[in-house]
Amino acid sequence: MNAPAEQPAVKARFIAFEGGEGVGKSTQAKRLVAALAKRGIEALLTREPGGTAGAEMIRKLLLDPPGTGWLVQAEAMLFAAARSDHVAKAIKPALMAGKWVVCDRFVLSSRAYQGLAGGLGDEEVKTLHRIGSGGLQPCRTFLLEAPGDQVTERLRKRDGDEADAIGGRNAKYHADVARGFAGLAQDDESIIQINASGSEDEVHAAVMHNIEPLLVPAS
Ligand SMILES: Nc1ncnc2c1ncn2[C@@H]1O[C@H](COP(=O)(O)OP(=O)(O)OP(=O)(O)O)[C@@H](O)[C@H]1O
Ligand SMILES: Cc1cn([C@H]2C[C@H](O)[C@@H](COP(=O)(O)O)O2)c(=O)[nH]c1=O
Repeated sequence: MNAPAEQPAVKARFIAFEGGEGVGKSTQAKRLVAALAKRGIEALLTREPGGTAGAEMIRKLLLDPPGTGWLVQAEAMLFAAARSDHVAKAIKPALMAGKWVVCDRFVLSSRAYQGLAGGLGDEEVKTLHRIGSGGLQPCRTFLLEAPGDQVTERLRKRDGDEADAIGGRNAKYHADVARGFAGLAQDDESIIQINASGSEDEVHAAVMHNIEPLLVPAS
């Protein structure tokens, strides 16, 4: 039998999945990494807040906060601090080593949740990101969008009545988050809006349609 043909090296890419709670980001991030692996492309699958030991500790502080919780200013700074550690210790080293990085949430979440829905302001969040992470941006962001009642049903099946401190905020907050994401996508062509109300296979196919053009050999 012939040996499999050697795949040409492909340029390392930083991809993020974004959207509200339960739209299918983790599911699709995993499926993308598996699809890349089938093509011989190594990818780091990671998440925010998290992805390093320090950032995972900050995640606990954010999602299960002590006392009465954080004011939006402190919350935004904690997300930026977690991201700073994640970028410096996990994302940049992986990209430098020629790996793809597939991240479940990144700075667009801070812009939608803290900047817009939380009222801190988009410029303030972007400033924190510049200070913490040098303003690093994914080359493609997939913004998954699905109707609220469908997402509520998915979350009910997955989590029952459990919700973390941010996921458990009221419906208006989450509607503002969804509107915030959609508005941010209008101003940035690296953000691809994906209808996430179909089956997992349909959403994956839409993601891969947008990934294929990126599978070009590194020069
Ligand atoms: N296209 C789909 N159709 C139906 N169910 C789905 C689909 N995609 C994901 N699910 C299911 O919906 C639930 C939420 O999916 P997932 O955990 O991937 O979402 P998420 O956006 O990462 O959520 P969170 O923001 O809360 O972490 C899971 O139980 C998952 O199996
Ligand atoms: C990165 C980031 C996240 N959040 C919120 C969004 C979710 O409510 C949680 C993360 O939980 P998930 O299970 O991973 O979806 O944190 C945020 O408010 N701001 C951010 O920058």
